[in-house]
Amino acid sequence: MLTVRAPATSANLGSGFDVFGVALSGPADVLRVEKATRTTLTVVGSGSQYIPEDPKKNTVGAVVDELDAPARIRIDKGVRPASGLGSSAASAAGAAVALNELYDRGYSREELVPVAAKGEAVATGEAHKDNVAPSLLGGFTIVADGCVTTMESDLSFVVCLPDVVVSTSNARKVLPDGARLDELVETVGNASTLTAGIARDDPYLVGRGMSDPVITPARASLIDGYETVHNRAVEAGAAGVTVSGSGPGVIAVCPDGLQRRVAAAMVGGFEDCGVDARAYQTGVGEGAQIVRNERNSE
Ligand SMILES: Nc1ncnc2c1ncn2[C@@H]1O[C@H](COP(=O)(O)OP(=O)(O)O)[C@@H](O)[C@H]1O
Ligand SMILES: N[C@@H](CCOP(=O)(O)O)C(=O)O
Repeated sequence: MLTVRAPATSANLGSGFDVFGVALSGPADVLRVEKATRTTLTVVGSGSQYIPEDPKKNTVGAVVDELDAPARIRIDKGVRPASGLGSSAASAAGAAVALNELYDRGYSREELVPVAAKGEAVATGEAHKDNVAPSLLGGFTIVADGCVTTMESDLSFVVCLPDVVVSTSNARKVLPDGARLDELVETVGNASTLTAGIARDDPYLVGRGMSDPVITPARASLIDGYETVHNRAVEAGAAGVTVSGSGPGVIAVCPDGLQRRVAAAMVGGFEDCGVDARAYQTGVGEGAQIVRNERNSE
């Protein structure tokens, strides 16, 4: 039996739609996995009542198929589904790491990215890799043209999660079909600024790059209170604020010492709009880890 902790992630960061992602130090899914002749799933924890235990409908089932590795799997959800925190990806990444180890498949973490992305296709219909890459590799990741680049970072974030649900598949349907040239120029500029900020561990540069004129405005309209929460976070000292993944989570990058104030301001902003919310004071974290290995006692 293996126990794996796979972290939540925040994709896009405004200017990096389907490209940027960051592993968060918390929350996380915890998976207990053991070999079996046929695959069975149990799901407990945050939002587990909305997650199918049928392997064909769960992201981990696709990973089992990809690795030809049947198993008995118990998922303890720390990452609520439909949160914008890579919930479906965390389970897929955790399963990929556990099954690769249990069945001695020998894949590197980079090679597991497309494997875990098959799980994302189960959840959203599209095998986007910007959540599974950081959940597997940790740090800040750039997925472009089939290649994954990783950068370490020490930045601090607050992620505020309202008590509403936005599914990634619905949030992809509201996106426009195309963008104008000036929007493209603005997005490339912001994405470049953000990447430079990550390289320098500079929250102000990252914050300046954390917006885009096409994707974020379309998604923000699905989140009641977004404008208020955005403004409150900035007033409290956040260096940048945007929709986390496809929402409804909202992520703020924070200069040192301001996390608590920003978290309170964001929760208060949602509450003033009649929406319950909780905040995670978090930072850039590591990729999925095997936290317990009982293979030798099998
Ligand atoms: N292991 C899993 N963990 C979370 N969600 C899952 C899992 N397997 C299937 N799903 C489905 O995926 C959807 C949630 O995925 P998604 O909308 O991408 O949420 P998030 O933005 O938090 O990743 C839900 O419909 C959920 O039932
Ligand atoms: N690039 C994807 C990311 C979805 O992230 P999630 O955490 O909401 O699953 C998108 O923006 O659709």
